[in-house]
Amino acid sequence: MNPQTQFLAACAYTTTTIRTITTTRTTAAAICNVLKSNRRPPAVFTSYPVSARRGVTGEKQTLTSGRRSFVSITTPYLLHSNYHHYHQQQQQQKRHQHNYPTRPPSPTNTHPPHHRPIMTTDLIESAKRAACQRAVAEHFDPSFRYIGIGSGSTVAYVVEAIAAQGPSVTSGMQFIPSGSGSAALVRGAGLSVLSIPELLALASGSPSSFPGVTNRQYIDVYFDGADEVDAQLAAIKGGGACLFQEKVVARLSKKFVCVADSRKRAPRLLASWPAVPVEVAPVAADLVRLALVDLGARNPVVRTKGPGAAPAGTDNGNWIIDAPFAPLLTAGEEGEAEKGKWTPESLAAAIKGILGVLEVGIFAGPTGPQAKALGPDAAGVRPVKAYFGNADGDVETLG
Ligand SMILES: O=C[C@H](O)[C@H](O)[C@H](O)COP(=O)(O)O
Repeated sequence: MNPQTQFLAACAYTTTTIRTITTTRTTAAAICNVLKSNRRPPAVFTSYPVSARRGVTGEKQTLTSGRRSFVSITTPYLLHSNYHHYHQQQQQQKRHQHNYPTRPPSPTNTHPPHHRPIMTTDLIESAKRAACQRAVAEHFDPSFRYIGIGSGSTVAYVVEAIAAQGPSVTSGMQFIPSGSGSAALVRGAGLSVLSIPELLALASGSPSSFPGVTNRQYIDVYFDGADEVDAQLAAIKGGGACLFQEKVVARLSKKFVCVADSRKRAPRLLASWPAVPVEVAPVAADLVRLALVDLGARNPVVRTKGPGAAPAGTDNGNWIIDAPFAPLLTAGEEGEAEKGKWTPESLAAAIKGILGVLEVGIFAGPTGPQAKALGPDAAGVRPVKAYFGNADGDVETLG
């Protein structure tokens, strides 16, 4: 298979972020067309000339899609995926002097556009690994017994960093995965898996195994990635169709530590990431779509996968609806009507109230420690801290 065919094959099955590839203009256009017809609508594929982008050369580079790596071919066009609305592609043509994609203007979007930094695939992976190594160094303790492991490509480097500490540290630990993919990841690293039901059974059968635990925060720390993180550490998750079990594991944890590359950092949610993922019962999907429109979503769609465009199923046998809203306020901006309508917390609550919704991919509200202080029934799912890896190897933190 040539690299383009390999890239397309990878796109057919992966549910996570597709990376970048350099190719010719004609091939980039052809690949874009195939991907647009195969992928869920918010995953829009655009191509840009490489020459104007700092740090991107026409040399060979490794393409990573999901967990597989391919070598891309050379030269002048960069194919970039997953972060941009379709309309941006048209606007992009007029904006080559800036050469950054921006959100299309709309009557409800009064926020300045957020520009994601551009990184090549190798730099993205190094950035993720650096963020995870620092997060593990600062939040993983050999005395821990229960560790939550989220989903996606970034958290793989958390597992790598923990496994590197060796069986003398990890053999007494149990790892609670947030889905089938992370369970396989944990097992593959030689670590011991404890499912959510097994954890809950252990906690109710043997409370003494969890001394001092309040708020049902049985898990010592939860590491997970995110699709976008705002200035107040509210996060969007679910780009890879995992969000419900992630929220359960976050809620059962003392703290959620977020790991990402710096493209995920944004001043507000939906500044760059196109839509809020919502997990729904298939039978009620159309009902949920109509209710999302009532809340202000523009053209919410059931996410599809593969050449037949069948709905992409979740680990729980449900579907995902991607609901594009105008950029959200940050916590504290409530009431500033000219800036927009929803905060992450208020939008999550409104969507959660729709009949047929299992869970919303917005992680906002109290953190684990804040929930503990609020009282026994309070749930905390917002990260306490986020680690963002940069292309230059630095790691920025928030929180
Ligand atoms: O559904 C997927 C999860 O929420 C992931 O944690 C999120 O999409 C980030 O994934 P990645 O680390 O691959 O960018």
